[in-house]
Amino acid sequence: MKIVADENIPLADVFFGGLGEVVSVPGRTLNAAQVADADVLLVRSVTRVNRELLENSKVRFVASATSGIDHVDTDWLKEKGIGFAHAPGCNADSVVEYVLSVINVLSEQLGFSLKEQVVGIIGKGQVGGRLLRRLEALGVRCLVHDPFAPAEKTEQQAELDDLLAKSDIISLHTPLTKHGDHPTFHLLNAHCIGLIRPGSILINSSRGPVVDNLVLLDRLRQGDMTAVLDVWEQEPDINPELLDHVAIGTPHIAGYSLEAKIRGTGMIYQAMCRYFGFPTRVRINNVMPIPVLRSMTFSSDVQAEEAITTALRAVYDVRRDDNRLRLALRQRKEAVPVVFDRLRKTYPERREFQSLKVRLRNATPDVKHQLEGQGFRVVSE
Ligand SMILES: NC(=O)C1=CN([C@@H]2O[C@H](COP(=O)(O)OP(=O)(O)OC[C@H]3O[C@@H](n4cnc5c(N)ncnc54)[C@H](O)[C@@H]3O)[C@@H](O)[C@H]2O)C=CC1
Ligand SMILES: O=C(O)C(=O)[C@H](O)COP(=O)(O)O
Repeated sequence: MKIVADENIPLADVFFGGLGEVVSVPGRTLNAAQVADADVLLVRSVTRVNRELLENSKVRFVASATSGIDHVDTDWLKEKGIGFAHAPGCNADSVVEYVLSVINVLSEQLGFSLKEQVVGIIGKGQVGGRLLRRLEALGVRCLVHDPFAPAEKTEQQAELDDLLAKSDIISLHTPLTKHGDHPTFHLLNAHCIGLIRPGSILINSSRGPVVDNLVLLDRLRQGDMTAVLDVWEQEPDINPELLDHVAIGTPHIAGYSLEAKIRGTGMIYQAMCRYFGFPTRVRINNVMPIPVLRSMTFSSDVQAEEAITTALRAVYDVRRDDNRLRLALRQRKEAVPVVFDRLRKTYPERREFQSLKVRLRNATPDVKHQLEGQGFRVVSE
């Protein structure tokens, strides 16, 4: 069996090597000739999977090691009887921790207390739902807008216009869709961006085109709101002027924790085994590398907020990713798309909060409870 795989799928050989010959290719430029004699195609978000790519191939199964599937023409695959799988939720914790790091950094830079903010979550799926739980564990008031998955508590549920007008922090977690009852392409258009209150923060880690980037840039030029972008229109050729106007800008890496990427590979491996009726021999937990930072100890007088900030920043600080992007673009040695894709390809190892064991010496049960609410593994000593 010939398996053509995006070269940025980590551990592709480890998972798929026992199932066939794995051929690695750059996903962004993958073309029909490269998949013509493949049986299986494994992609990430940068490969457009459609009739043009596959109509003359013998591919029987396609999998994307991602949560989003806007790059895949699933209707066409279905029509042709080609199997398809993706990895829902593989990187949800990674994106949540990106957003928590953003909020943590901005609360210090802009001088606000998170407990006094209203956070509006648009899209309550794997990412939005988990973000909601972590924020609630911190005692933060949240509003939720999702026409397909209404909030469990009525006081959280909000129409889009209301949420935009009432939230101090707005975080987008919808897929990119162009059809259906509630399409999200330019969901945040001129009307919606106009509803965001002066002083509010908009975070987009969903897909670039969910926000009309030119309208956003116009609003940011007025200097009365803050935006954070991980995803951009026209990736990888992002607008440098927009980067200059956002407080934090990163190259679509919110979901790039090592756990998330390996989970993504493992999930599509399991799906392929199910599809072809193969036994699964490789286990995700058995191939997950041990983190460099394994534990951290706090003494008895530590307060919950201080412990969470310290642990969170030790595991992930979004400013490192923002710096890498700005520095690389400022050097002007490579074109914008080359920089954007290089930073993604060479992304340094980043771990999730659950990789850190937090040791607490005589700390109160509240500190333990709050750290656990943010996903850290806590041991009381
Ligand atoms: N920046 C990054 O690295 C990553 C980005 N993503 C993006 O985030 C998106 C969300 O990820 P998940 O939570 O894992 O997906 P999901 O499919 O679990 O959740 C998406 C939610 O959005 C809701 N939704 C759909 N249309 C909506 C609309 N018009 N208004 C409000 N809500 C709407 C759905 O009902 C669903 O509950 C993905 O589709 C992907 O595009 C996902 C992972 C990593
Ligand atoms: O899972 C998704 O959806 C994402 O946005 C991925 O994190 C994107 O990563 P790549 O597939 O572009 O490497």
